[in-house]
Amino acid sequence: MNPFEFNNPTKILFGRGQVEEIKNEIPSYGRRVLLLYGGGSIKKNGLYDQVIKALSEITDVHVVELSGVEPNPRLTTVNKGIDLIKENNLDFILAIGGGSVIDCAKAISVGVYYKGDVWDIVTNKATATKAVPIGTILTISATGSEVNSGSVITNWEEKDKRFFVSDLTFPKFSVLDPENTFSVPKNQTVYGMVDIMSHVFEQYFHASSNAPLQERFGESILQTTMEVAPKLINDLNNYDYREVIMLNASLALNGILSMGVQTDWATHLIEHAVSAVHDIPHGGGLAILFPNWMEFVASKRPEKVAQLGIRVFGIDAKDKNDSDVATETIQKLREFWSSLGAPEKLSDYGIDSTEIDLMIERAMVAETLGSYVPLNKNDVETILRKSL
Ligand SMILES: NC(=O)c1ccc[n+]([C@@H]2O[C@H](COP(=O)([O-])OP(=O)(O)OC[C@H]3O[C@@H](n4cnc5c(N)ncnc54)[C@H](O)[C@@H]3O)[C@@H](O)[C@H]2O)c1
Repeated sequence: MNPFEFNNPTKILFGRGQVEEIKNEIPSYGRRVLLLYGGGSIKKNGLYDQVIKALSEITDVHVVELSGVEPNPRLTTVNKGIDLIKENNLDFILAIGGGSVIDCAKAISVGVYYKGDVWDIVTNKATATKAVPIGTILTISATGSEVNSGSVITNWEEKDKRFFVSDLTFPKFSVLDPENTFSVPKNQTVYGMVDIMSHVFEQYFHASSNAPLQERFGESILQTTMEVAPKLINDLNNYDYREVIMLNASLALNGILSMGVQTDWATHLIEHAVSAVHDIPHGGGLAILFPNWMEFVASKRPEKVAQLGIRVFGIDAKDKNDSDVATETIQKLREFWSSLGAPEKLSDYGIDSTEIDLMIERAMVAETLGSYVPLNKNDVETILRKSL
């Protein structure tokens, strides 16, 4: 293992009825609240009314709303949020939604105190020095943004999607009530579960040694997600299934899997480039790219893919070499995601080869991507073309 620090300060409020707790949590940080949410599913499923009721029980509370945060949240919306906070002198952000709303909240929170363009922080040209505190109410299990400090923002005008992390942007608390995910449609539920598994892969395929516990944690998350996923997609209102997936999502990206290891993240960087150029759901992009990435790295270093296959996909390795087992593993992963209804090719989203050059350019934020097998520009092109 590499030397590491671990600090995850986000308080998790998990289970039925926890939304009400916001009235006890928020006053520790502020009373002038930016209420941030997305396309309005929270008005249809009753969550909005619950939140307004809980907020109304806070003495002297003042609430300003910003709705319409896009999936793959845009810089323009971040700037709207920054303006609203400054104009109304707000001191707390309550984000209700999934990764998109929560990531948008994080960028707003640091942008308020930055004199220049917040895009400088998102692109790591500037470092955040202060942030408005955030609380979240999660409505879709996927990104783990509710328990981490990362934020992914799209600059649609420049066709660029970038991420930043800052210790300042950990949510102060996150409400995880599985009932708030009942209304997530089947396709988004599937993208979420693909995202959870992808987060494990990004950390499981690390470039360090001697991390057996982190790998076993990851394998447990994969096995649990794979056990529940087929049941959940046929029973979307099942509390037990929703709660298991919710906890899996948060534990997949709250920092425990990356303790002491140099993680990969190449596939996420390629997906960010794909969805920056052609607006597609994050989990849908990962479902297409990950098997092709795995095939590429297995041609150079098959051993970890083989380990995954034996331990998680139950492959019998008797009389087979690592490459054979790796090939079977990737086949099983493809079959599993296809069985859930995940997309298989970029062309499923109408993406063709004319967009590949810009995607490669956007993906190459460094000389090479990832660490399990560092990818150069040609490697990224190979993976993208195989994904068409
Ligand atoms: N910060 C991180 O750690 C991190 C990690 C991975 C990805 N991301 C980013 O997060 C974004 C994706 O977030 P996401 O996967 O959580 O999805 P999302 O927040 O984009 O939501 C997906 C869709 O589901 C809808 N939705 C959400 N909750 C719903 C509900 N309860 N009922 C009905 N519809 C609902 C949303 O309106 C949206 O249309 C991407 O921009 C991705 O790059 C962030």
